[in-house]
Amino acid sequence: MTVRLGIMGGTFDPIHNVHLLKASEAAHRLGLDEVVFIPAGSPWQKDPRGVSDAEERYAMTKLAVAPDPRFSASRMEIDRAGPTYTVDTLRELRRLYGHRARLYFIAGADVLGSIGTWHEAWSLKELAHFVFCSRQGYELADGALPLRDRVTLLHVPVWEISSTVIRRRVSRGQPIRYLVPDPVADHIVRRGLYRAGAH
Ligand SMILES: Nc1ncnc2c1ncn2[C@@H]1O[C@H](COP(=O)(O)OP(=O)(O)OP(=O)(O)O)[C@@H](O)[C@H]1O
Ligand SMILES: O=C(O)c1ccc[n+]([C@@H]2O[C@H](COP(=O)([O-])O)[C@@H](O)[C@H]2O)c1
Repeated sequence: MTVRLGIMGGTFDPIHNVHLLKASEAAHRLGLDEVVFIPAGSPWQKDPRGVSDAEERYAMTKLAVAPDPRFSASRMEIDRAGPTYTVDTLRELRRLYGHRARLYFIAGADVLGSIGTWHEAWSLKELAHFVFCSRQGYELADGALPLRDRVTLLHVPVWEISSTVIRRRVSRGQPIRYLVPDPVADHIVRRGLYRAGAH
């Protein structure tokens, strides 16, 4: 039997409810059996000074996915040394699953404009199908796509939450309940993440 495996890559600093909503919607619409959430170890296109410790981001990801039996969290990228390249992750998953899985990489519409800059971008389409979900402020169109034949554009209920907004709200002492799962909000408080001056 072939497993239809969704892959949610992200910095997840922190993971929030739209990440979960997107994964759930992609699973429903594309008939995915599982979705694995993979926090990036070293997101090389982001300033490392602005990115929280990988173990904290992984811990929050694990807490967030725990209630859904379709979802899991992987340490694959945080355990890999060096800059995090999606191409390496997809190759590793291909090695692990061989022909037993079909891979679906799920991303937001903002990624459409930058995927051409990813490491070995030209080989990505050989390794996985790409699913782009609508995101406020970004066009969901395949015009400039180098991956046109391996892409699904998915309209999902749009909700403008971002990790940046969550971090800002915490630093200002504003509530984040209902924007992130409760256990993630509790973890942020317990570990003192994102407080003003914490970075
Ligand atoms: N509100 C949203 N709508 C649609 N896609 C989203 C949304 N927020 C995040 N994503 C997507 O989720 C994936 C992981 O994103 P990431 O972990 O960088 O979260 P983020 O909220 O964009 O973070 P930051 O604000 O720190 O840049 C990316 O593919 C991104 O496009
Ligand atoms: O492979 C790359 O070069 C690459 C460059 C930028 C981002 N990505 C991946 O894209 C996903 C979303 O990234 P981000 O920065 O929006 O959190 C995450 O899985 C990253 O590892 C991958």
